[in-house]
Order: sequence, then C-alpha cells, then structure tokens
Amino acid sequence: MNATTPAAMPILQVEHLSMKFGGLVAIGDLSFDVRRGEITALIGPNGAGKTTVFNCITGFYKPTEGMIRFTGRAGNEFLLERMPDFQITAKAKVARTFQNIRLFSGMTVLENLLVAQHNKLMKASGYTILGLFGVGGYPQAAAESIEKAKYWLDKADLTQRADDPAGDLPYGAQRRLEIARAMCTEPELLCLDEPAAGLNPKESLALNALLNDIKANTGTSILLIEHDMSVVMGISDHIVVLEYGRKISDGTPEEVRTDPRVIAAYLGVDDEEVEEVLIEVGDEEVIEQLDTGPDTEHGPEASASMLAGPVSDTVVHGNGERVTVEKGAGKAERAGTAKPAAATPVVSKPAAKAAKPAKAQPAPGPKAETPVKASKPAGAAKTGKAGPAAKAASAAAPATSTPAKAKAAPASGKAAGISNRLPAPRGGKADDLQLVKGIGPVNEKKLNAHGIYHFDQIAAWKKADIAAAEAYLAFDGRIAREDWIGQAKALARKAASAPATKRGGRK
Ligand SMILES: Nc1ncnc2c1ncn2[C@@H]1O[C@H](COP(=O)(O)OP(=O)(O)OP(=O)(O)O)[C@@H](O)[C@H]1O
Repeated sequence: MNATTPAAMPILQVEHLSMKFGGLVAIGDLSFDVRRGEITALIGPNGAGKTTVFNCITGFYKPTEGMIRFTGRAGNEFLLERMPDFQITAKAKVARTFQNIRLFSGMTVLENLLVAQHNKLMKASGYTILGLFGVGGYPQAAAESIEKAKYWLDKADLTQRADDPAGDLPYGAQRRLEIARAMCTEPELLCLDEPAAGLNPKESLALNALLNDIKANTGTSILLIEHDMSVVMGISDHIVVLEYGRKISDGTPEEVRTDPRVIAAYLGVDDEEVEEVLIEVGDEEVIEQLDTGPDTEHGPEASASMLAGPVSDTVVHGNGERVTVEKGAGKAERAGTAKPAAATPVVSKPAAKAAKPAKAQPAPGPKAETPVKASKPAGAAKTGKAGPAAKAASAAAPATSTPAKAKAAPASGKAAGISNRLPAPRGGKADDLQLVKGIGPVNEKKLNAHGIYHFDQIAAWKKADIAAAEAYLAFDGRIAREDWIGQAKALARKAASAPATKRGGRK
C-alpha cells in the first residue's frame, strides 16, 4: 500500500478554512488533517472556534473560504463545503453529536437506536406499505437493525436499560447512547462535540472505553471537541489546538501538552487544571510569566475573537530557551476586566528570574505518566534552581510574600471591582482560601492579588462582587454553583472559633 491509497490518505483534510460572521472572524485560515482510524481532538479555550469548525464540516455552516476534503474508504472523494448537510450524513457518512444531548427522550433506549436506522429500513421497504408487510428485503433489514442496535447497546453498556425511556438514563449513559445511536448509522467519521461535558470521572472512563473500542473495532475515525483533558490526553492520537480561530499547535498529546503556546492558551481548562498541566510540564516559570493578567491592548474589550490580532510575548524557559508565545485567549482576558496592577510583573520578578541558572527540562516520555504530585519534587530538584529556596522562604514567611501583591492591590482596586479588598492580610496572615471547594492555588493567588485574603471577605460578597470576581477568575456561575459564600461563611465561623495557628491550615 503506498501513500496515495485511500487507506493511507487522511479521511479529512481541512484546507485554509475561514468562517466569518459579519466582521467577526471565527476561523481564520485553518488547515489540519484527520487521519483515518485515529482519534483526533480539537481543543482550545471557549470561543476558539471549535464548534464552528464542526458546523462547517457537517454542513451546518457554509465556510467563507477554504476546502474540506473527505476521502472515504473506497476512495470516494467529497468536498464537504459544497454539500448540503443531509448529503454529508448520507453520502460521506459523517455523523455528529452535539454539545447538548439530543435524544428522543420519550422513546426507549432501543427505539432510539432503531430510529437511527430509519433510512436504511425505508430503503429496504421500497418506500411502500407492502415492504412493511414483508415483501422484499424489509424483514431481513429489520432483523439486521435489531442486531446492530443490540450490538451497540452492549458496547455502550446499556443492555439492561434497553426498554427504559432514554430521558430516564443518567447523564453519562445518555451521552453513551448518543454515540451508540450515531454508530448505528455506520459512519466513517464520527464528530463528537464535548462528549464528556458534565460527566463524572467514572462516566468519563466509560466514555474513554467506548471511544477506544470504536477505534479498535470499527475503523470509524473520530474527531472530537473536548475540554476534559483526562479524555483528550487519554485517548487522542492527534490533537489540534485552536485559539481565536487559528491553529496554534498540532501534534501528539505529548507534543501538545509541552507546547508553550498551548500552555498560554491554558489548554481550554479551568485554572486549577492549568497549574496541574504546568507542573506536569515541569516548567513552573512559564506560568509565572504568563500569569500577567489580561492584556488591555488586545483583550476582549477590542474583540471576542481574533479581530484583536495575535498577542505575542516572549517567554524565557528555565533552560534559557526563548519562545514566542501567542497569548490572549485566556478566559480572564475575555472577561473584559482591565489589567490589574497586581498582575503586572513586579520589578523584582525579572531580577529573580535572571538570577536563576538554567534548569534541565525533564525527559518528555516518562513525564506524561508521572503523577502530578510526584513530579513536583522533580521540578524542585532541578539543578541550581533558585525557585525552591524562594518557595521555602515564602512558605516560612507568607506574610512577607503577600504584601508585595497587597501593595499592588489598591492600584488594581478599581479594575477588580470587588468592594471589600484589603491592602494586606490582617495580622500579616492570610486564610487558606483553598479550603473553599473550587479555589485552587492559581485562583487563590489571583484572589490575593485582588486583595482578598480571608474567608469573611468572601462571605460578605454581594452580587456585584461575585460578578467582579467571576470576571477576574473567568468562572461563569461557578461561585454560586459551588456556594463559595456559604462555604466561606462556615469557614469564617470556624476560623473565628479556632486558635490562630489553625487558620492557615491546608486541606
Ligand atoms: N452563528 C454565529 N453567529 C455569530 N457569531 C458566531 C456564530 N457561531 C459562532 N460565533 C462566534 O464565533 C466564535 C467561535 O465560536 P465557537 O462556538 O465556534 O467556539 P468554541 O471554541 O466552540 O467555544 P466553546 O468551547 O465555548 O463551545 C465565537 O466568538 C462565537 O461567538
């Protein structure tokens, strides 16, 4: 088999794709391949253009420019941008699921799988009532459809629920049913839009198993949009990263997870996960340099998309390598807050960095396997790194490290918009805000930078403060969802009654 046989050809070639909505460029000159039989993930921060790419591939949108070439198993070639959506499904055999589950919730699980095969059954009936009464190939097609439905019920671990209404299934099972239903159409390419959204870790594992099974046993190629990095990194062969509608990285999970441009785009994950990714990458200095807050010149005030143009910055790695990083897609940037003074690199920071000798990059291979916690000491053990000493110093004297930020807090006050900021922690000792579920180390740092150090400050937040904090942390609705105020009130009460020494205790 040579490189030009259909089996060796990518199943999908996206070439110079652009999609404009009026003046907004949702996708700009995007090119990437989906290789046959592989799982390709499309990731990026919210609004990066992922769903728009899906909508162009599946015919929901006609792209402004560019070509989407689909090559089937038999060598049949289609230019999807020229086809109506129903033909993309029927002829090119591209199936998709949506961000929001779209099942027939009143039908049983089995019926959902049979309905998916409606076209095939109608064809077998010859589109006549006689077909339904057994004339022609209908009975055989009906039997095959039931067999196929049973097969996918089993694969999706739904056999026990076959007769239950689809709407009664738990969320994770509904997601698997959607995929099983799509698979009943025997697609060559399966496009999944955030299949792990809302799943718990156990359900995510079940989803991974189902997708791996599809890859191993059906020959269906998978293109998925996903924010859940455990799914993306766990099952993808190939990852394409978008930011502001442009491709910023394209490679294996290992290549992408260590790409500073991807780290800058925060892998489309929440702040706590960013920290984990950076620790895994082993280059803590990158986050320090990227954590400079929103860019006022190129940020969301100018545009929610790439109209603002790429924002470049040069990041110096621990090993002395200088890498130009395109920034600006961070959720905080899009939140529309002005750049807080606290976020501006303090004068001492570059000096401290300059003093740091080059550090060895950890070997890429085993690092991916290394648990986050285990990789921490490795980072700290890097040759001659000044960081650990600095960290030790800050651990020993937290009050002296926070005031540096605190001094900057008043300047950032107006931008922050949180009413009860403090210039410094009371008594020089901040509460351990990480005790509030949903506040990780990165968010604690950000809150401190905004003059929030104590549980009672969070407990006293009003609606406007929550909105301001969410804009800064880029947590739409999360503070209310996780009841930070309630948690903080309880923690404040506990802290008030506990001896002073316990206030800063970790979880
Ligand atoms: N029909 C539309 N009309 C106008 N603008 C649109 C339309 N569809 C998408 N956009 C814009 O295009 C940009 C990309 O949106 P898209 O939904 O593709 O991003 P995404 O990466 O899928 O985001 P998310 O992860 O939040 O789903 C956004 O700025 C969005 O507002």
